[in-house]
Formats: sequence, structure tokens, C-alpha cells
Amino acid sequence: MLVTTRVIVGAAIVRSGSLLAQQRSYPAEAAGLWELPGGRVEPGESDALALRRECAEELGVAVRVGGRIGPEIDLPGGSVLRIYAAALSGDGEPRAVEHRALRWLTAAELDTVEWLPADRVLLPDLGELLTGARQP
Ligand SMILES: Nc1nc2c([nH]c(=O)n2[C@H]2C[C@H](O)[C@@H](COP(=O)(O)OP(=O)(O)OP(=O)(O)O)O2)c(=O)[nH]1
Repeated sequence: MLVTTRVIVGAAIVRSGSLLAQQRSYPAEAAGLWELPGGRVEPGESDALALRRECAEELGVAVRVGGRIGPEIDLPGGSVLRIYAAALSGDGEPRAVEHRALRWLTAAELDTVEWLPADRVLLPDLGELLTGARQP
């Protein structure tokens, strides 16, 4: 049997020292939890292209995709999650098109929302990104 690893990409969008987080509205077990914008990489897409597509769909904005942040995280079901630094590339203001809510979080606020389990592992790396130890 051919087993292909499915890749989920997430964008760590930073603006003025804050990270954009979004609150899921589905499925029931994840509703109310927070994640980074992103989703599944479709066949033929690069990670960066998938992130630009997902950010356009989910937030209505264009983003510039930078380098990888943190480790690749194994997700239940055999997918892996990869996070990339990103920045807004136009004047557009992100909107919660598919999500319940959006928040810009400072490093001190990162643990004030309830993240999806995989994202909790990445909080130290996201904190470093925000405090300038690493730049997008
Ligand atoms: N987008 C995103 N997904 C995440 C994160 N952390 C995490 O565990 N996931 C999981 C949740 C989902 O099982 C999967 C991606 O789901 P998704 O719903 O965003 O992806 P999608 O838009 O391509 O898929 P779909 O609507 O067709 O189901 O990855 C994260 O920070 N961002």
C-alpha cells in the first residue's frame, strides 16, 4: 500500500510584535480552540503556495511566507504540521471568513488562549519569533 504523508502548513503571521491566531468553529471537538491560519497542502502545491491560498481563503489577505519555525509535529492520523513565519503583504486587514474569531497575541499573551494540542508544543518557538530572537 502506498502511504503518503499529508502535510498541514500553518502561518505564524507577525505584525508589530503580535501573532495572529484564529479560533476554530468546527469540527465539534476542535470548535473554540485556537490555531494558526493554514491547512492541507494540495497535490502539486508547494508549502508556501498552500499557505498563500489558505490565508486568502480564511483571512482574505495576501501574505509573504518566510522560514520554518519550530519542529515538524506529528498529528493524529498520520499528517504532519509545519509552521512558517509570515507577514501580511498588502493593506488588507485579516477577517475571520471561516473562523469564529481572530486575535493578535503578544508574546506575553500567547498562553491566554486554548490552542490545539499540536500548537501548544510550538509556543516556545512562537514566543521566540515574537520577542525578536528570530525574525520572519
Ligand atoms: N490550519 C491549521 N491546522 C492545524 C493547526 N494545528 C493543528 O493541529 N491543525 C490540524 C487541524 C486539522 O486536523 C488539520 C488542518 O485542518 P484544516 O481544516 O485547517 O485544513 P483544510 O482547510 O485543508 O481542510 P478541510 O477544511 O478540507 O478539512 O490540521 C494549525 O495551527 N493550523
